Amino acid sequence: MILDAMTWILKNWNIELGWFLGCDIKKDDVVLKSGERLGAAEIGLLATVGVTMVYPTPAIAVLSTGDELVEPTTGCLSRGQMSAVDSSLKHSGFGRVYSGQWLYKGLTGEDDHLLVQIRDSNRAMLLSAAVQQQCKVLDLGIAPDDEEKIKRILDSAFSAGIDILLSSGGVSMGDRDFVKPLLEKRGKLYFHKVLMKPGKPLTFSEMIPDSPNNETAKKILAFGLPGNPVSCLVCFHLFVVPAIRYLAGWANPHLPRVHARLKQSIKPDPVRPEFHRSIIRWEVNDGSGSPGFVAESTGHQMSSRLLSMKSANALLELPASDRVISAENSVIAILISDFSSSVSKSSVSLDLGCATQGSVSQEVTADDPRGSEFRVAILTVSDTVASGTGPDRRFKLGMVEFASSVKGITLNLENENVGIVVFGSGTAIKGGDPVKCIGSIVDVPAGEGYARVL
Ligand SMILES: Nc1nc2c(c(=O)[nH]1)N[C@H]1C(S)=C(S)[C@@H](COP(=O)(O)OP(=O)(O)OC[C@H]3O[C@@H](n4cnc5c(N)ncnc54)[C@H](O)[C@@H]3O)O[C@H]1N2
Ligand code: MOO
Repeated sequence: MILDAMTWILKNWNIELGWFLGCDIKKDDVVLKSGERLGAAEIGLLATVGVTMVYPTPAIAVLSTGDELVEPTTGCLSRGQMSAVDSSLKHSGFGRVYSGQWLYKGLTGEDDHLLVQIRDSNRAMLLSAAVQQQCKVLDLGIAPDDEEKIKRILDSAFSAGIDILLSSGGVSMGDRDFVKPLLEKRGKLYFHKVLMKPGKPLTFSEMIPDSPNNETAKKILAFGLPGNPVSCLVCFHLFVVPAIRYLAGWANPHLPRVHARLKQSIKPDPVRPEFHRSIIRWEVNDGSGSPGFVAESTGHQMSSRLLSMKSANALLELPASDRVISAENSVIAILISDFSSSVSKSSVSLDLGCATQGSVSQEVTADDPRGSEFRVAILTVSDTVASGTGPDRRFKLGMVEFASSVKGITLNLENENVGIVVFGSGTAIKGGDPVKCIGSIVDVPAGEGYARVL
């Protein structure tokens, strides 16, 4: 009997295998388009079809500049005393404010200058932000305000084959701000000073390393980021992240934007468009009676106050204005990090049965095909899976339809996340798209072939 079965299997194996092979990916199927993001599933797909060459992630070098900077390991910091003469210098405009204190340097000679020390926070911050963007990093340490020394460090970075140079500090108008002149001398300066708050002195140039064959030398994107830690990180998100993504081959390198309602009123800057640090959450009622994002300010927005960046997952884009923007107004929020961890607790305590938007609960089952609309914050979409968070959590496992008519099936309904397997292309699916439960269950083909394979 067993022998009979084995004979049968061997005899039929080729036919069965032939039937099974090629059912996943047909000849000439496009499995991924250029510029699509690679997650684990996409890498698996590429391995399946034998593709091993993809865009490499950029290599980034990070340099902090400033005589006042010391390593974060420094225990005891020198804090200068302000004398009467210092005080008069302050008002003469020679000094610069260093986290609320005044530093005078190079006024009477090389030795008079170091009155205040500050731990270098920008370098650790930028290195970790670059790693989060999957970049290779090179730590260039701290450079003093000395043009020749900064130049030597930059040369060593260029010979290491970097794609992007990030420096912080030394880009405003002080007589010892050497970064901007160096970026200008060594390459093509595209801009210096941007009408934005924070980040006004941001400088960008394309640098060509000195080499015997300059024509073929790789160009380096150089960002002179402001020294103030908040300005530095805000500029990293708004300018450097899209550049990294562009170099890494992303089709759409820009940061996602959503609408969010203000939890409290905010006074914008009267002159510069402001990028106000905030924490946004998806709430069942965003204040309008419908689900949506709600934005809470991280408090005092001084550009040295790194605490205003802590936990921030969005930058509110506030146009310059003399008028206060009152609570509950809708503003644009630029997403700077994954916000699944800040989903409001009130939105996760909802019942998980399918219901129509609004107050009346209505079960949608396989027997009740009436569609109900839900809003999901779609965070990532690949050709195969959309993942969202903070949705109206009244889904049931089953088939859904996106606004673009593409269908999918809910994959997981965790407290803070929902995954949807997309049946078709995900390119038309946008963040915050309505998703409709279509009240049907999935048809799975079954028959002898399946039974045999199983
Ligand atoms: N005449 C002008 N002065 C200033 C302008 C301007 O447009 N014209 N812009 C102001 C603005 S806005 C900013 S922001 C600052 C930025 O100046 P720099 O980029 O040259 O930065 P520094 O002066 O070197 O440093 C500013 C501040 O940040 C501290 N800092 C610097 N590096 C670090 C670091 N790695 N870790 C922690 N803290 C750091 C530094 O000690 C200062 O307190 O310019 C205004 N002035
Ligand atoms: O741009 Mo500065 O960053 O306003 O402080």
